[in-house]
This record gives sequence, structure tokens and C-alpha cells, in this order.
Amino acid sequence: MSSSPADRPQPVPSDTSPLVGFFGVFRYSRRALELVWDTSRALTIGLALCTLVAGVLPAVAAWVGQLIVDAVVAAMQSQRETGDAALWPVLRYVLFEALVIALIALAQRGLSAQQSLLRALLGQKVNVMILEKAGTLSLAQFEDSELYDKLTRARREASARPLALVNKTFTLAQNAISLLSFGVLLVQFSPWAILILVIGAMPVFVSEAKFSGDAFRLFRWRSPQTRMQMYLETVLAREDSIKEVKLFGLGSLFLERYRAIFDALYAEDRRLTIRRDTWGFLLGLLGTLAFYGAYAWVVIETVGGNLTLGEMTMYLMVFKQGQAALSASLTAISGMYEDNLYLSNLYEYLEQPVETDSGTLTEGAIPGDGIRFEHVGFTYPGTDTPVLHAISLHLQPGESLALVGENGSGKTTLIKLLTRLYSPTTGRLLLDGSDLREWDIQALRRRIGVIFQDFVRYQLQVGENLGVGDVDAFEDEARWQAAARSGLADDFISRMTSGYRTQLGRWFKHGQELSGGQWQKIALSRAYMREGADILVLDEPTAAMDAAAEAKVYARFREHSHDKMTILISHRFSTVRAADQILVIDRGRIVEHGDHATLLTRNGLYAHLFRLQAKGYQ
Ligand SMILES: Nc1ncnc2c1ncn2[C@@H]1O[C@H](COP(=O)(O)OP(=O)(O)OP(=O)(O)O)[C@@H](O)[C@H]1O
Repeated sequence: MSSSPADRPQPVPSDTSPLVGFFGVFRYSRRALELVWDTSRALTIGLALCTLVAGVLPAVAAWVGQLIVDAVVAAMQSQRETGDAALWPVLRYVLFEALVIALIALAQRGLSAQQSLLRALLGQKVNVMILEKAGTLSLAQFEDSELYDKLTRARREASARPLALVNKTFTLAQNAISLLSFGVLLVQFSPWAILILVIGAMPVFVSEAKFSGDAFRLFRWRSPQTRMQMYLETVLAREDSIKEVKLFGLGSLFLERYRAIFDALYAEDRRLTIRRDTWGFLLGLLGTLAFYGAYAWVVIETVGGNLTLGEMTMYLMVFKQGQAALSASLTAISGMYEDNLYLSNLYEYLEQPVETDSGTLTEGAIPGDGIRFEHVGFTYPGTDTPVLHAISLHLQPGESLALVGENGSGKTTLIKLLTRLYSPTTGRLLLDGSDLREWDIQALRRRIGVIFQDFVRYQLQVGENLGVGDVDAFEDEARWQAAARSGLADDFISRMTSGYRTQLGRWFKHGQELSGGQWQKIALSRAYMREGADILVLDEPTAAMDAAAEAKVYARFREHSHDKMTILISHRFSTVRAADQILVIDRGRIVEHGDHATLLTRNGLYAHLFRLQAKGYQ
């Protein structure tokens, strides 16, 4: 299993005291409540009201129960003494109790109806928050495995967790209200009875708090394993990886690894569950013992004539329901730890600091100066080895630049710096005389049309796959067609069943798949959608095309780019040789720089590689 530093279990705050742990369950309740409040005030108020009603009414029902029994006893006595007893005084209490029970049912229905409405609204709200935040993160942040982990976990449980936490907080409140109102009734019997009940319940509370804390820590600690499980699920069940999984027979190997991770996690879970439930049961017995001790006390007092039958009925009901309320509270508390874990993850993700795009320039200090790299060096975040060293170059409008170098020499990285996906670690990069960092990021990106080797194959319509190249013309059919003509894609698109409206990819009905070369033509056309761009960057755009298509692509490219700056990355010297400047990069350094003729006469690395490839074609 991978064990990069980011994957290692993170140190966990050691708030091991059970009480600190206990109050920890409320850490995110306030924030969850705010979130729910922002989502729908009416539903939140409704939820709170129903909680209150459902919390108080059980005690009222118990009290009415007492009134019924006492009224029955009085009526029986009057029947015995006078041979007549009025029924209404008894029946009105029965009616009242029926009303109270109906109200409890109404409150509970109200709770579940409002909860399901809130769940839908909240799921949508949290998902939008997560995705909006994703739009503000830098590429480097996306590549940070820990942040990515937070993002995926936040998305997986977006709809359920915040509401679950609010529900459990409310359940706890409801049960606390019930317990309090039971207490009000019970205190008339004896304050000692309450004390006995509270003391009896304490041990199980403490143990629940301790084990829930352990579970919380366990969840956090095992996050890398869970992530690996999620990854294996994706590889085993996604159409883009299934081809290799089948051909290499990886299915059982990966499934085995998936099972092994589960087994290890399950063993830990089982140990914790057994310990938690054994202790829960033993300590719970203490509580039960206290309850039934108090129960026996009430019975003895009634037999001794100190309590009426009605009071006895009420107290017994209070004890029974009190115990139920207590165990519901415990269940809520242990579930709240898990919800807290989710919310801490969600908020850590949402509060991730974003790099501010400080620049505001929409025009450079020296318009027409072009692109300048001045001693640019770069090290990827989270690594120590520089991948670019002291790169300097100047590209003017109308000029073309080709980058040549072995795999991993740093060509794509250079483009990532130019497009400000990253900023240089040393040196600076200028466009029209102004540092890229001073440019307004949108203005800068409008000027650049780029296709990376790993361009995206959107599962959208063909036309939309072109339209993404310029969001302002996303739906503009005339622009799609013009771009497709420039990218040599119009031919095959017009032969497709629904032309530009054909759905691509296999995820949706009637989706069609394209060949590798056809996809590249789509990507190329996408770059041509950027009509305002005067910097065109093609990172190995023709690797999957046949030779005739490639020759045509470059002829068209040159037509388009006579007044633009073009940067081309290619391993094919037949395309590289036409560039005005050729930069040969080796392990992040410029080793040769010049045009084709100059570099051949220098007889260096370029000449060597060129001849090697030419020989291959003979
Ligand atoms: N996101 C990243 N994080 C860390 N290191 C990276 C990242 N992307 C690339 N690298 C490293 O940077 C170096 C340069 O990679 P780059 O993609 O720029 O090479 P390239 O010249 O474009 O290669 P190729 O010809 O294979 O496309 C490589 O050593 C690579 O391992």
C-alpha cells in the first residue's frame, strides 16, 4: 500500500478525558444548526417546535394517566358508597389523554416530514458549497492527497450528515426536555429518587463518551486506507479503467487487496464494538438497577398508603419512559461523534485558505512585448527537487516556439507556469512587460488557447465539447462549426448521426465513442474556439493522428497563427523543425536554443536526436 508522507495517519488530538470527549460531541452542533437555519428558517423552526412538543407531552400523558387512575378510584368509591358514580369526570381525562397522544403522533409525523424536506434542501446546499469551493482551489491544492481526501469524503456524505447531526441534537434536546419534565413530576415524590437515577445513569454516559471518542479517533486515523478502498472501487467499476482491468486480469488482484483492507478495518471495528457493547451492557445494568430500586420504593410507599394508585401509575410510567429517553439519548450521543467527524472534515475543507489572485491588469505595461521567462525555476509543492532551472526566453507576437526534450524534462511544467496553474518558485514570467502575478487571471487566460496531452473528454454533445473552449460561445453553433473546420474535425462530425448534437461518451443513452485521433481533433478545435487568444499552446496535439492528418493540422495551424505566439511541444522533429525558436530542455535546463538550421550545425543533442529519428524513418 502507498505510504507517502501525506498518507500517513495524522496525529490525533489527545483529548482523552471522557468528559472533554463528551462535550466534544457538541462541537459542530452549533455550526450544523446554523447551516440548517440558513437552508430553511421555516423548517428549522417547525423542527424545533415539534421537538419541544414531542419532548414535553410524554410527561403530560403520564400526569393525565395519574388523573385517570385517581378519578377511577374515586368513582369506584362513590359507586360503592352511593350506588352511583358520574362517568364524565373520568372520561374527560381519557379524552384528554387521547388528545395528548394524538398530538405526540402529530409532532412525530411533523418531525419526520420536515426532516426529509430539509435533507433534500441541505444536500443540495452543501454540495453546491463544496463545488463552489472546489472552483477556488489551486491545482496544487487539488494535488494534495489530504485535501483531495477531504473533498471526496465531504461529497460522499453531503446530504446526510449535517441533518443527521441536527436531528440527533434535537433528539437529545427532546429527551432532555422529557427527562426534565419527568424530573418535575418525580421531585414531588422525593428529590433523592432523582439523585439515584442520575447517579445510576452516569457510568454508562462516561463509558459511551470514552468509546465514542475512540471510534472518532479510529475513523480519522484510518482515512488513507478508506481512500485506497474508494480508489479500488473506482478502478474496478469505471468504464475508463475496465479495459485494462480485464485484459491484465487485475480484477481478482485488486478485489483481494480491497478485501484485505476491509478485513483489517473490520478487525479493529469488531474489537471496539465488542468492548463498547460489553461495557455498555454492564454499566447499563447499574442504571437499570437504580431505576428498579426506585420503582420498588414507589411500590412500597403505595402499599404503605403514602401514595395513591394514580400516583403510583404515574411514577411507574415516568420510570419506564425515563429509561427509554435515557437510552435514546445515549444512542444519539454515540452517533453524534461520527457526524462530528464528517462536519469537522467538511469545515476543514471549506475553510481551506485560497490563494488570492492578486492581479488586476487586463493589459501589460509594454503591449506587444510578448512572453518573457526570466531565470524561471520551479519546484512542485510538496517536493524538494526542482524540475525547472533558470529558464530564460523571449517570444514575440508572430513567433513560434517548439519545446523538445526527453519525457519528464519539464516541457509541460513550463506551460503550466505560463498558464498560471502554478507560479514560479524563482525568477519571473512576463506577458507584455508585466509579471503574470499582476495580471487579472481571467484576462490572462482569455489570451491563451491551450490543449494539454491529457485534455478532457467531456461526456457532453460534440458541439458542447468544442464550446467549452470559450464559455461565452458555449452554445454558438456557428462558432462550433468554424472551430471544427480549423481543427479538421468537421468532416467526421458531419457524418455522425446527430451531427454537432451527438452525445459523446458511454455514460449517457445513445452516447458515441470516438477514436483517439478524433478526440484529439476535438481538442484541437476546442483551442480554436478561443478567438480572442493570441497565445496558442499545443502539447503533443497530434500523437494519435495519422501522418496525413498531422501534416494538415500543422498547415492549418500555421495559417491561423501568423500574428500569434505559438508554443508547440512535440516529439516529432518533422513538426518541430518549422518553428522560429527551438528550445531543447534536459532535466529542467535549457541545453540548446536556436532555429533548426542553427541547431543542426551546432551538432549537439538536437542534431543527434534529429538524426536518430530521421534514421528511424529510412
Ligand atoms: N503535479 C506534479 N507534482 C509533482 N511532480 C510533478 C508533477 N507533474 C510533473 N512532475 C514532475 O516534473 C517533471 C517534469 O514533468 P513534465 O510533465 O513537465 O515533463 P514533460 O517534459 O512534459 O514530459 P513528457 O514528454 O513525458 O510529457 C517530471 O519529473 C515529473 O515527475
